Amino acid sequence: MTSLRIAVPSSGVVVLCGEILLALLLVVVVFAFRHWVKQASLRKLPGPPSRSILTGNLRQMFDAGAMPFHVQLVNTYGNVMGLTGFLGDTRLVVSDPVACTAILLKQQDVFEVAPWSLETFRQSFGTNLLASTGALHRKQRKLLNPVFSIKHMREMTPMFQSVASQLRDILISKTETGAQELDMSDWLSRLALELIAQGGLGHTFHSLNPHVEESEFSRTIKEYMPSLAKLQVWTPLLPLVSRVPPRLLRLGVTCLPIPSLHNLIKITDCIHENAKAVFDLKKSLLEQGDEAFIGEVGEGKDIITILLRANLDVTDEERLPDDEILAQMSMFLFAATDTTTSGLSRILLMLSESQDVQEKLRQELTAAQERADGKLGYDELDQLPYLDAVCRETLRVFPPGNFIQRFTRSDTLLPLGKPVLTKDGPLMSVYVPQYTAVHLDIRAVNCDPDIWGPDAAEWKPERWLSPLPSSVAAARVPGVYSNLLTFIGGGRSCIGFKFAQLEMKVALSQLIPHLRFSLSKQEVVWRFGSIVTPTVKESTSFKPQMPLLVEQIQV
Ligand code: HEM
Repeated sequence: MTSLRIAVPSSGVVVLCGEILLALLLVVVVFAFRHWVKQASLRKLPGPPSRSILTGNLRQMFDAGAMPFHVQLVNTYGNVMGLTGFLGDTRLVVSDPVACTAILLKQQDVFEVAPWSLETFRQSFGTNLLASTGALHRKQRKLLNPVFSIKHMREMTPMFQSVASQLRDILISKTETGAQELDMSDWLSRLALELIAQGGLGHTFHSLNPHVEESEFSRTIKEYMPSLAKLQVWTPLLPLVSRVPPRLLRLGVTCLPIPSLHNLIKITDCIHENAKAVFDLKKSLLEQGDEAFIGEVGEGKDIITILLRANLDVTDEERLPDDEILAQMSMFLFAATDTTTSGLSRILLMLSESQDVQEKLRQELTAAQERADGKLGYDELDQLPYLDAVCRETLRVFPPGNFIQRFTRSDTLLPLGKPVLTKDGPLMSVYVPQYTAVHLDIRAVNCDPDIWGPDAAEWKPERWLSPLPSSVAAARVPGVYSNLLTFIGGGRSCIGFKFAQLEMKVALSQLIPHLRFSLSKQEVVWRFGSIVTPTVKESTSFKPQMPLLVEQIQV
């Protein structure tokens, strides 16, 4: 018989560990109490009662069906309110344009991205735009901004058209025998993935090639967000390990009994290895000269090749090291796919609900395709007023991301455009202490009746065809796109907003003239999250779904 021997630590060690834990707990309690006292002014703001001592209003805020709750909050409490987070911590929720300007532009360094969010993206992909702050972020942006210029979007348009026409042909072949119910969310996500693969990386995932099996790279990218979501509760701990050397951290993590964490490491390793292979190929093509790109995916006009070229032409101080360029590649795949899929899905759903709008858009696109002999370029697409109106209106009323979150790095005074009625009376600014989570409600700003008029919450593409109310310009919303906050504004605004708009316009120009989309019997509802996603009513699956009836247009 074998005897089982367990090493029991001496009582001295146990006592020491206990004392260290107690001391740590005391530090946390003192810090939490100090913070609670400093947040006294925030607790005087209007806001809903807390639901739980432990989680406050967090469940209501982040529940998959939270959208009506957020709409009702703004209607009840206005543009500045306090909600309760963990253990009585107060979170600020704002949609006042003057406050948004302070958060995104004037006090950007105070209202930074939360440290755990930065660390999640750094650990996942390396030092990329979503993971950097301050001077490093500005340096990366400086080199990346020109890559998203209109000139480059123009050059990319034929490639976008070719990818979108593949989807058109697939849908045409699937509907040869008549109308079919198809999961358009799945098809649009394949399109978005292939567009960022070809346009961003000069690589193909074959996502729209029925004869080639989906690549490991493409499968893994899709698994990243759901795997991250499973680890959401742990992410606030990430900043604690930010200084641990990567090898040591990896060793420690592999010893932890958390299978979803091991899975996430496998996923990020796979993304890194595949991105590295594409990166090495692009670098070697660049060394061989322009001719080497002939016949390659993207033909040297993709974002990463343009970036690699630009990186050669800058001073040593401005140059990004290879690992930072590699980190941007993986991050782009993540930043560009779910957002665009959500936006495009919403447009198709709205067009399915409003057949008259779909028909009007079809007439505009068909005429434009005929004029351009089927080769609509960037400028032709840009000049189609109804297409532009449909895209803008959908991104206004239904932004793919409803909120962005910031975290104060120091105490500050947040100015307001309209007074907020606190328990101490009306105030034109709010004192926000350090370490406060601040949520900027994008949808509430985009649909503010004081800015857009009494029909602000309604989807009406026609509103963009006549001059907008003067209150729109007067509000000075700090957004990079059409007085909207959909892509936010300031130093951290969405760098890919022109890329995203082009994707949407190209996709619609290929699909709408040939296919009619209408609602199926299954009701589509939207799940609230960092990106809103469609699903069918009562579905328990996390996979986005949007069944629509698709049929060919008979000419
Ligand atoms: C409809 C589609 C899209 C929407 C609604 C959208 C929205 C946003 C928003 C709201 C942010 C700010 C996030 C924050 O600071 O917390 C952001 C950042 C970003 N987006 Fe987009 N995005 C879209 C498509 C794209 C595409 C196609 C790309 C790339 C090709 C892209 C790349 C990025 C990057 C790199 C950032 C980080 C910028 C920085 O921190 O400096 N996005 N996006």
